[in-house]
Amino acid sequence: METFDAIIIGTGQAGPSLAARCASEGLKTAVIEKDKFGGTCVNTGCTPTKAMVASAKAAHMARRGDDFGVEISGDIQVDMKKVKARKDKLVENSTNGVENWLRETENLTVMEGHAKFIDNHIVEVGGRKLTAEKIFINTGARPFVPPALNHVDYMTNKEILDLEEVPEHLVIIGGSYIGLEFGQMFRRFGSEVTIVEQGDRVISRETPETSKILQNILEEEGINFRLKAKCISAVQTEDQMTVSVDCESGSPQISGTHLLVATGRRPNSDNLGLEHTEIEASDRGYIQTNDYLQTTVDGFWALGDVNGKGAFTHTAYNDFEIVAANLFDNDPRKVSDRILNYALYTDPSLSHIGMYEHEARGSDKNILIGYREMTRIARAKERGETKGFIKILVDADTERILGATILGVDGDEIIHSLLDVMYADKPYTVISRAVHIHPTISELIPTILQNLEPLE
Ligand SMILES: Cc1cc2nc3c(=O)[nH]c(=O)nc-3n(C[C@H](O)[C@H](O)[C@H](O)COP(=O)(O)OP(=O)(O)OC[C@H]3O[C@@H](n4cnc5c(N)ncnc54)[C@H](O)[C@@H]3O)c2cc1C
Ligand SMILES: NC(=O)c1ccc[n+]([C@@H]2O[C@H](COP(=O)([O-])OP(=O)(O)OC[C@H]3O[C@@H](n4cnc5c(N)ncnc54)[C@H](O)[C@@H]3O)[C@@H](O)[C@H]2O)c1
Repeated sequence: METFDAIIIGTGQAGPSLAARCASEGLKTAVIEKDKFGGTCVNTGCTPTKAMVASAKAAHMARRGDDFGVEISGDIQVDMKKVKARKDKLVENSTNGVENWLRETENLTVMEGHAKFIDNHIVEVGGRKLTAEKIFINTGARPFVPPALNHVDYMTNKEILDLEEVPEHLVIIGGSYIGLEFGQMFRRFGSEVTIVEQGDRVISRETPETSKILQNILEEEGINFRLKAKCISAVQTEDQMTVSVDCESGSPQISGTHLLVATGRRPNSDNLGLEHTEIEASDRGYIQTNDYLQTTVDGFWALGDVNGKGAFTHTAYNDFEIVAANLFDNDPRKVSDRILNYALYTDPSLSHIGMYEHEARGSDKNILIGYREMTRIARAKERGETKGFIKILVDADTERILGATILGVDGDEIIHSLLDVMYADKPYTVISRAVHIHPTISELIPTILQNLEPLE
């Protein structure tokens, strides 16, 4: 038995920083990774997808050259091998960066292999048995694939990243984050794209109006949507994938050349040997934690996607900050201090913070709303990118910003000015009286806040 002070399982978005912090605090620390260092975000999530989104945007803008007076002769073609090589380089740099950082950290032992609990405080990895007083679980999540698709050659977010040719017709099951980002990307690379979604709208977390506007933007680029269509089975021939859907209208069968499954993710807790511990997980496998990310057993924490308290890189990293602040800084940070925030990287991006309009309508608060179409923002017009809107919700009584949605160019950056006022817990007048730089999209944020109206 090897004894450590701290063991970290998984090197996603929380594990590496926590491992380095534990080691620097003088704890004899071990960190274990079964696959590539850096986890989902670095290897099969944010980094590769946003690299490919950038390639897709370049193709799109090249096709739009004429709108800007730029002449490009001939068809715009995408070389997937080069797109992949660019993406692979970025991923390689990031994953190597994480691995080198960990291996060079003093007081930290890096182990490769699948970690499993064999007893409450005993972890087994590659035949080695380890124990520690503090054990941190950062094992992330993996794609959930409906069992009906098990016998066909589908891709998930992992396999699609290795394509070296542009699919002729990409059928995507799931019209949410992964489905929409890859859908627009491959449409811009030149594929025909059909997105099949069981719900009655895409990205169902949003207010219905937002889902509709985004769907329209994507349809204008030629993406086909099949809503209220639940994929129930699939068959494969040599060059064709056909999925069957349970639907009220339209064909019950959809055929394409490639199939991407983007039907959600499941936590990596089922292969951890949790049954040998008293750590509790929900029916869906999320490890139960309190506001400080402590599990139901003393000395165990769960961070990142595996705890179900967030499903983003920034929430996983914030989990590290919370655990480290409580353990080492006597600073009682907690999950409930966090304001909901995320961006969907379609183009334009869809960013959201705090409360949604449909939630505001259902609340007993006195709500003010500010709204502006991107067509009425000078910088967006100058850039030729006028799709979308900015929407801000304010509590009329407390003057606090409750939430905001920006579907529009650079919204994922701009929204932080509103988010920071929310974190500062200051009234919206702080920003409505601010002078912003011209010409920017952000300069309209004060204007929108000067023109709030009651939410009807
Ligand atoms: C296609 C895609 C795009 C995304 N884009 C974004 C985005 O733009 N912005 C954003 O905020 N989020 C995005 N996400 C979500 C983001 O990637 C995750 O929320 C984030 O990576 C979660 O980090 P984590 O620390 O929980 O775990 P992960 O990053 O999943 O890492 C967990 C690690 O634990 C390892 N592991 C698991 N079990 C064991 C075991 N038993 N023993 C040893 N090691 C183990 C795994 O191999 C993995 O390396 C995206 C996700 C996907 C799939
Ligand atoms: N920009 C980002 O931050 C970003 C990007 C990609 C992924 N992610 C993360 O990855 C996670 C997973 O994303 P996702 O899009 O796979 O999952 P999701 O859970 O957000 O959406 C899955 C979608 O698939 C649909 N669906 C499920 N089964 C179906 C079936 N049989 N037929 C038709 N439709 C079906 C659901 O109705 C839902 O709309 C998200 O939670 C997100 O946090 C984030």
